[in-house]
Amino acid sequence: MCKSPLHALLTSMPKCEHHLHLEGTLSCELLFSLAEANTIPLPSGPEFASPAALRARYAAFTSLDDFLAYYYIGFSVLLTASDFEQLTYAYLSRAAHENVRHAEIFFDPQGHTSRGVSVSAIVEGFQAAAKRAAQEFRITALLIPCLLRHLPVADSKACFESLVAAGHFDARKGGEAEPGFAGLGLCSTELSQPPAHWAEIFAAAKSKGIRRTVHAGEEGPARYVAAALADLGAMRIDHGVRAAEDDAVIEKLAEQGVLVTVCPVSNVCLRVAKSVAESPLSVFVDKGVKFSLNSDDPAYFGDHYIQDVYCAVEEAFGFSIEQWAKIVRDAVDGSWCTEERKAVIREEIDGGYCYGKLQGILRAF
Ligand SMILES: Nc1ncnc2[nH]cnc12
Ligand SMILES: [Zn+2]
Repeated sequence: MCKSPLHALLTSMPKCEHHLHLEGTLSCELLFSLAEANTIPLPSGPEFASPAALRARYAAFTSLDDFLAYYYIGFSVLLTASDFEQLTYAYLSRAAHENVRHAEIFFDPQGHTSRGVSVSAIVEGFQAAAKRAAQEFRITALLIPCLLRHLPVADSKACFESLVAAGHFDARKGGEAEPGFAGLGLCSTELSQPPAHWAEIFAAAKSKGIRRTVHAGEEGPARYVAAALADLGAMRIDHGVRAAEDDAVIEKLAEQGVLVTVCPVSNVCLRVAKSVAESPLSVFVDKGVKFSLNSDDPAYFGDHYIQDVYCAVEEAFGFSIEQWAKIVRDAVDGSWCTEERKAVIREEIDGGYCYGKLQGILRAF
């Protein structure tokens, strides 16, 4: 638990999470138990001797690509709709207990279809869990399929076209009744993968009215963030921290009101930054760039879910109550759920519960 006087406020604040990979919530324990249940052999290296040994290896990631090698081994144990339901429900129940009210959850279709696991099995498992969590915890959730940059662009195109043909994007209701796709994403390895390669696919998505978000400026240069905006029509940027290296890119993000879904703890775990304090959040605040705070792949990054991220940011930056109120409001505004759902979450932030806590905290100090 953090020592900040704002800890109680940070805990109680209604949150939205926009940058969470479903597969990144697969704990080492669940990885081993699903490998056994699904009779999937794990690699023979010493790091696969036990969940504890694997966790120790995760603590020593040296880069995004070093992490991704283990991340995709994790995919291999996920086979059935029930596996995806278990993963989704575990995340949503934990997130709800950390006062996440709405989550937009990435997954990588190509990492599953290439192993014979269908997108409909994933969606079926996700929907079952999302509906149950909505009833039990009043949390809402949507999915965002991410195309993979380490595979040929033709593979991304085929994946996108099959998602469209299967009507997965049509099913987007943005609400609790039939939780579907919120938009299209792009992720995986970044260096030497300029966004422009995916321009045709993202133009097709735009023409179909599909929202677009792009991982850019994590390891890649600021110009990749500019290219994600200009070439892919990105409406949100995932990570985006290296945008701070170029004033013109920061100005563009601010001018266009693009939400940057920042993951400061992930950045430290993948050696993008030496500490959370290195994250350019003060630049974003000063220059009017909107951002949300997110956990990315918590099971791979020391089990730090969103509450830990909020606390780590407060410890590093000491934001004021007003600044926190703006961060959570911007997160609601940048969400892709219905306006009705946003209004409910805004009311909670501005109206009752959170504000009451805030008054209590102010009285205590
Ligand atoms: N941090 C990250 N960057 C790019 N692709 C990812 N896929 C899962 N986590 C990722
Ligand atoms: Zn990510």
